[in-house]
This record gives sequence, C-alpha cells and structure tokens, in this order.
Amino acid sequence: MTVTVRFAPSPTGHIHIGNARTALFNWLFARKNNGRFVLRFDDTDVERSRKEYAEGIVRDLAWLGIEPDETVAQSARFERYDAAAERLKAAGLLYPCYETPEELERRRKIRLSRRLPPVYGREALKLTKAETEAFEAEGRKPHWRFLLPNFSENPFSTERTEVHWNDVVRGPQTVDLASMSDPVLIRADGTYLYTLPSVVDDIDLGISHVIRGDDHVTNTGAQIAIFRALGAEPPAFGHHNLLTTVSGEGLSKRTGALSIASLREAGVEAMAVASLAVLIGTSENVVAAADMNELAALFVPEATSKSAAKFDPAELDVLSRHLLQAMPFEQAEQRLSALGIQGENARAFWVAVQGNLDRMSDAGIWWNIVHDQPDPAGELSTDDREFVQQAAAHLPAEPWDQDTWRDWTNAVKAASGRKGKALFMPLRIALTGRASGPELSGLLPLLGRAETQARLA
Ligand SMILES: Nc1ncnc2c1ncn2[C@@H]1O[C@H](COP(=O)(O)OP(=O)(O)OP(=O)(O)O)[C@@H](O)[C@H]1O
Repeated sequence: MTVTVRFAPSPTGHIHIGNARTALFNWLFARKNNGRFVLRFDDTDVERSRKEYAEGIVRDLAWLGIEPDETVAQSARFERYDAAAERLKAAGLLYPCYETPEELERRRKIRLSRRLPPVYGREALKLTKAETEAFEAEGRKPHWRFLLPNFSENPFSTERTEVHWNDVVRGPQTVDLASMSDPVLIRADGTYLYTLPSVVDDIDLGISHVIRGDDHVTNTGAQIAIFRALGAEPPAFGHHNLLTTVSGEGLSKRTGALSIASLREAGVEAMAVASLAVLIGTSENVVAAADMNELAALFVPEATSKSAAKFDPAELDVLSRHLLQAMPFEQAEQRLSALGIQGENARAFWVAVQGNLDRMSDAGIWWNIVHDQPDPAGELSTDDREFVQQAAAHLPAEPWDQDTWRDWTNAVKAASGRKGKALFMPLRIALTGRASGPELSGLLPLLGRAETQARLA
C-alpha cells in the first residue's frame, strides 16, 4: 500500500505554528514511508476562503521545505459531495431535520433536567409526511443529519456502538457513538460542514493516513462510520496534541498570532521553526535539525505527549543561532548573495561572522562594517585613542591570515604593557565601531593592512 497523507487547511487566514505542526507531521510521515503528500484546501466556505490565503499557505509551506505532490481544492469537488449525500439519503442514513436552533436548545435543556445525555433525540425520524409537508409549506429548509450506527439491541452493551482505531500517535482509541448526536452534514442553506467532504476526498484521493490535531478525535468516530456507510475501508488515523501560545491561548488563523509568515518576516531560520514545531510537546529533545532528512530521523510520532504544548518563539532564536553557526558556506551562499555579500571574500567572511549571528540578515550589517569605515571616535577616551594609533606601528607585513591578530596583539601588548580588555577593547572599537562581535582573528584578514591602518589612524 502506498502511504498517502494530506494536509487540509481552510484558506481563511495565514497558517500558524500549530497548522505547521500538522503539515510537518504529515510531510515527515510521508518522507519516512516513501509516501505522497497532498495539499487539500478545505474551501467549502466560499465566503471566508480567499485565493490570496491559499497562495500564502503554499508559500509558507515551501519556506518550511514542504513541496506537495498534489494540490486539490474542495470547491472544485461539490459534485462528488452531492453524489455521496444522495447515496446516504437513498440508504436512509442522511435524514432531513427541521428544528430551529431555539427548539434544539429547548430540548437539550429538557434532556439535561431529566438527567439524560444532551444528545439529539432523533425526533425528525418520527415526523409524519403531513408534518414534513407543513414545515416545507412554512418555507422551512431542512438540515441533514447522518444516522450514527449507535443503536444497540442490548442497552447494556457498547459492542455495537463503539468505534475503535489504533492511532498512529496516541495508540488504541475508542469513541462511543452512543454519547454523540447524529452529526449535521448539510446545513439548511445547503452548504456542507467539514465532515462529509473530508471523508469523500479521503476516499477519492486514496488517503492511507489521516494525521491531524487532536481537536478532531471525536470527529474521527463519526467519520469512520461515514467511511463504512459509503462502502469504504477507513484510513489509519493519527492525532497529535495542539500548540498554544506561551500563556496557554489557542491559535487561530483568523487572529494571525504565531503565523508562519510573521516568523519568516522576523528573520527566523525555517529549519528552526520546523524543528521546534515538530519536536516540542514530545519526549524528544528539542534540537535544530539542519534539514528535513535530519528532522525525519528525529520524528517519532508515538513520542508525542497527550496534552497541549506551549510554543515559545524565544526558543527559535537559540535554534536559529545554532543553525547559522553550523551552516556550511555552500548552503548560505545564495542567501548571502541576496544580501549583497559576494565575491572572493564571501566564504572567508561567512566563516568569520557565522558564529555571531542571531539572524542571517545580521551578516549584511557585518559586511557593511567590514566595507565602510565606522566612526567610533566618540567611544574612545583620549588615552585609548593614542594607544590605538601607536598600535598601528606594530601591524605585521602582509600576507595576513588567522594568526595575524594574535601576532599583532602580542607585539602591542609587549610594547604598551596593556593586557586583557584594556588591550583588546579599544582595538575592537576602532576597527569595527562596536564593543562586541565576531572574532577579530577572522575579520582582520578581510580588512587588510591598508584599511586596518586607516581605521587605527
Ligand atoms: N493549535 C494547533 N496546534 C496544532 N494543530 C492545529 C492547531 N490548530 C489547528 N491545527 C490543525 O491544523 C489543521 C488545519 O486546521 P484548520 O484549517 O481548521 O486550522 P485552524 O487554525 O484550527 O482553523 P481556523 O481557520 O478556524 O482558525 C488541522 O489538522 C488541525 O487539527
């Protein structure tokens, strides 16, 4: 069996880090099993779905390193849902209901007051033809419920009402359909809720594993029943825990909090986002994986914890720094070039500064520092200024390499008697205009003797 997974966002906003977790769980699962990844836009809500959002999702996924094998949109597949709905109606498994929300609420309260479970009592199944006609004559439009297979001959047995599956993430799961209302599949205005289109697509697209957030666990019980009602074998399911903000708030595309686009714009490394999105809320250590192969090796679905996990964007900075520190020049080259960092010194420059970057864009700042003389005049005392000028006299002859800084400062130390911070800090400030930054042993050969001399003067 070919493993086929899908990520199914609604294009109603920018995807957030929680959605990215779902997308990555699917992507990595497919990768580990030589499978296919389908991107499915759940855009049956035509009012709220937007093309720009769909395009944004494709862009965000690509940035994270996810390239779908196939992309489909539910809005192009209404005929398939209509056909499935007709099939269920013909089998008596999708039935019309005419209750208003107020009527449903009143009945719910009555059931609760009688200590009965507050589920739908299937009153619509008992309507006579005359009653139905009267509703229609009033202009009421029906909504349609799926008849859950939760009626047991033996009221003390759950044998026929329970749905079981072995969850790829959570292990053995049971949902008792007896505790659920028959789900509405079609609203009174004729629009579909998520439940039926999702099942129809999973069947048509040959989805073998449905991996999604645990906000869908209960839904899965009903969906498995719908798969069977449509004569299909249900796929395997996996439900991972949800991510929240640091203060424990839920995430929604509509609020834009922790969106992938905002993290990208903040200059965070994509693999830092991907690593944290996958490894947080698991028993695995959170480390920065350099690429998807490395992340796939660290991805263990069963290691996911059951409770929600807090996502702290501050952790991304640490991971980003690690990634930049370890990044080979070849991998950085294109992005450096986009920052204007190119030419024969680009590689040596990268090696000199990569250990000191919070963001890739910081490389641009250091490139400018190397190329435009800073003006540190105000930051040096008169004493230090004299010291710096005298230090210039000890600059070794070129060619310069990694050892030049050590040789030069040894000579300056011997001549001036200065050591430690008093020796290094004025030189650093004179050469870079800053009190901290990359090792000067790497920067000095990039500056060259003439430029160094000019800055010291
Ligand atoms: N906070 C979260 N953490 C992890 N996964 C999530 C989170 N929120 C949604 N998901 C998952 O993302 C996938 C896409 O869901 P959906 O498009 O409904 O996103 P949403 O953010 O929940 O929706 P909304 O647009 O209503 O804010 C689903 O599989 C869902 O389980």
